[in-house]
Amino acid sequence: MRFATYEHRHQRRVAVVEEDGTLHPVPGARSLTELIRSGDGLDTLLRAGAAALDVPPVPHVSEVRLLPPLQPPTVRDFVTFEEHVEGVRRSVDGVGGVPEAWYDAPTFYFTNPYAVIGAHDDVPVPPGSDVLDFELEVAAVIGREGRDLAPEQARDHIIGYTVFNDWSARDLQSREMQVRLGPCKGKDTAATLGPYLVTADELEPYRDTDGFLRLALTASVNGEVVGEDLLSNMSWTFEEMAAYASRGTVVRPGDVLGSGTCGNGGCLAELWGVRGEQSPPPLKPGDTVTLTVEGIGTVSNTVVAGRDPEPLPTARRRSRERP
Ligand SMILES: NC(=O)N[C@@H](O)C(=O)O
Repeated sequence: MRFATYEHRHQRRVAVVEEDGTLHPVPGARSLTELIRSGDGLDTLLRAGAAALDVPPVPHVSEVRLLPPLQPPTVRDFVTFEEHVEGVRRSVDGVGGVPEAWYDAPTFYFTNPYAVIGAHDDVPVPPGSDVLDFELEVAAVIGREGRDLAPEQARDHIIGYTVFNDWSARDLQSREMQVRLGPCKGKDTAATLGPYLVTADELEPYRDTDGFLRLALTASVNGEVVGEDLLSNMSWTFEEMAAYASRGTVVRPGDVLGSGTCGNGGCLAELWGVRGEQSPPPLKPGDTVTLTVEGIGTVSNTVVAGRDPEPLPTARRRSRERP
């Protein structure tokens, strides 16, 4: 089942989306995050969705503004595609190869839940950046609370999947990561989620014998395909990522776990690293990035001019007086 959150005539609603784009509003639901939280995982959500199918369909998806399907309390973004690491490291860190530590565990960083935008919203250039990039990813959404999960348990805690674009200001990111913390301002202006939350049961037919979801991924800029990969090229499954995320802590309903950028053109920086030149060039206002994930859908966002940064001082070199 596919769930959308949308705005229509200043009202926010949650609906089940049929194949032809017909929307069946879920009675009383204004937030998919709340709907997920109020139940106990996938079965409850599917029951709410089945009840919605009895509601007369209004309006059609083409007549509404799609919002991010949910407002996640936390967003973890992993880095699970080896090919992406090989290419991007050269352009962001200036060195080639995959660090040995990458193979140890599915590393992630926490990114900004306030930055989530919908499937067709504009993306402002982050203040002070001249090197904007996209990242083609799939995000799993947690449906049930869990702590110290084993991968076998984690499957019951994933309620569904959505397309994720982790917009990245490569110049800011490259500079701030030299401090050995972050990324921070390089990654916190926009993160597309959408167009829908597709429930986990819908994607089971795509699962391969190693436990990966074999979904085709495509990225294009201004209508030209720049990247193509398979989600099954991840080096950890979403269940393993959820288990790692819950280690020594908790995952809660609505939490988002990004796969990390896919390989073979899942972002421009990977191509720059491989090609040794910025081709295709960094994104600029007017460019439209379209990401399609088989079985989930398409998001398409246009870059617009952002604000100039408010001036801030550089670090003060202090005299280090003591009390
Ligand atoms: N999460 C993810 O894949 N992104 C990073 O690797 C990156 O900034 O390229």
